[in-house]
Amino acid sequence: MFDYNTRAAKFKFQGEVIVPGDKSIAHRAITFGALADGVTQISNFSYSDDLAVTTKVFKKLGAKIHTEMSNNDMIIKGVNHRLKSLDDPLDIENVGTLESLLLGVLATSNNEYTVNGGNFLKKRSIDRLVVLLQQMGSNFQKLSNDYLPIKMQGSDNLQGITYQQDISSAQIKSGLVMAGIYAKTPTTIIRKLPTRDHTEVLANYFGADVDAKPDIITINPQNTHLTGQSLMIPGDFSSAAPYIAGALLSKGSEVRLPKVGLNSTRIGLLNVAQKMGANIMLESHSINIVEPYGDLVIKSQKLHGTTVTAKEVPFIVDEIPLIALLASQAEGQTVIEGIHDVHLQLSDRIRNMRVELAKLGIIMQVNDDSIVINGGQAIKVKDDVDSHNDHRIAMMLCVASILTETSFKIKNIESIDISYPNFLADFRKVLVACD
Ligand SMILES: O=C(O)C1=C[C@@H](OP(=O)(O)O)[C@@H](O)[C@H](O)C1
Ligand SMILES: C=C(OP(=O)(O)O)C(=O)O
Repeated sequence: MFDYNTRAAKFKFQGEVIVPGDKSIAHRAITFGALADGVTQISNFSYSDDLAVTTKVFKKLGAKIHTEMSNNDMIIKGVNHRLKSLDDPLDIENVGTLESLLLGVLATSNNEYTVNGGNFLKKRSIDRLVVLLQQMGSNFQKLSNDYLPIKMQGSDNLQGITYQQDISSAQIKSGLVMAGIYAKTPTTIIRKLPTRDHTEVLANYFGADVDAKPDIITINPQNTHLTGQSLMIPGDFSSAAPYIAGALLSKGSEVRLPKVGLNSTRIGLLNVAQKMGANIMLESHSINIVEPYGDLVIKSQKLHGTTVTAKEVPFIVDEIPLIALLASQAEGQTVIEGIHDVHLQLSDRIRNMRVELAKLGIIMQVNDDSIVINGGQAIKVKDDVDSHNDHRIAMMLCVASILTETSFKIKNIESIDISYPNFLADFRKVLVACD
């Protein structure tokens, strides 16, 4: 266990941070690169614990993957959809995004696979996606009710389905898109709400035909042949988010975040901050063929409470702990509506956020479909806190630590390595003690 002892002073942010490449896009880039025909070159690929697992899994399935650590380049020689057959189970540890992408991919192969996971994923039902893949013609043998491990035999003769989304999850949608790309007939997804669209964007970039409209997605598999591509991964907005929240909250801050991904399905935190009265500067904005990015400049500002609607929730799903912290320091009340689906997917995160913030004197009301947070709650440290091995909670607690002069420990802080192994070094680099 590594404990992060916060220093007994208030801090502000000053300077520039180059955040790691986007984890969510990188999972997809590896998946498409591994499946495609030919060579894929990925630049600005940042290793993290989760991406190491995805790389390991697709290497086992036959892709040749080489990473140039010195310059963050990854080169993949894809298998052209001829996945290697395996005797051993594939261990996806606790990588939720990989779970959905992989089940979708394996569903399209005639080989038999066993997929196992870590303690967290073994407690999260996979039934929603499994049922859809079964309807398409894939066979699953559950070894433990609705949970991992699972034994499956896919098929190269899957039939497309129509899926009316009952839950707004990018991961379930992505699993279905992967299977739909290699099915024999089109698949249609009737959306509940739009969610992050990296799978659709990259699918088309690699040569698939995925028509994504606001209400409906159609995957047309006819004549699909995925071929290797070159792409640059922008900075991870979710890794930039702790600096955005921290700089907004700590007086006298100004932080610059170059080349951060600005895909509109990811940047809900910026919209929420703007609704709370913040003015965030965008210094340049580029589209790198695949995904947009730009340089953000954040200064500390006075915030007021707001209402976050259900429609906005899929675009803030990983930033809810930071938004709760922002809301607790704003003037007036904030309500986050429509969190029912987040509860189903990330129930532990919401509960743990509430429990750990309470140890810092911040109280919120978590209902089945909403969170209510009163503003103006000064941090009063009552106990050490715990990340519960959730990297997003750990980073949010680091931000909270700079708002108080009382030191506290964050247990299980090493979970930050799941997405951003260099976070503590980067974070300390831009912290300046207040006078
Ligand atoms: O597709 C993705 O890359 C992700 C989707 C979201 O999960 P849900 O699809 O469960 O909302 C998010 O919480 C997760 O961090 C990454
Ligand atoms: C929940 C997350 O990822 P995953 O679902 O891939 O584990 C996350 O990155 O916050």
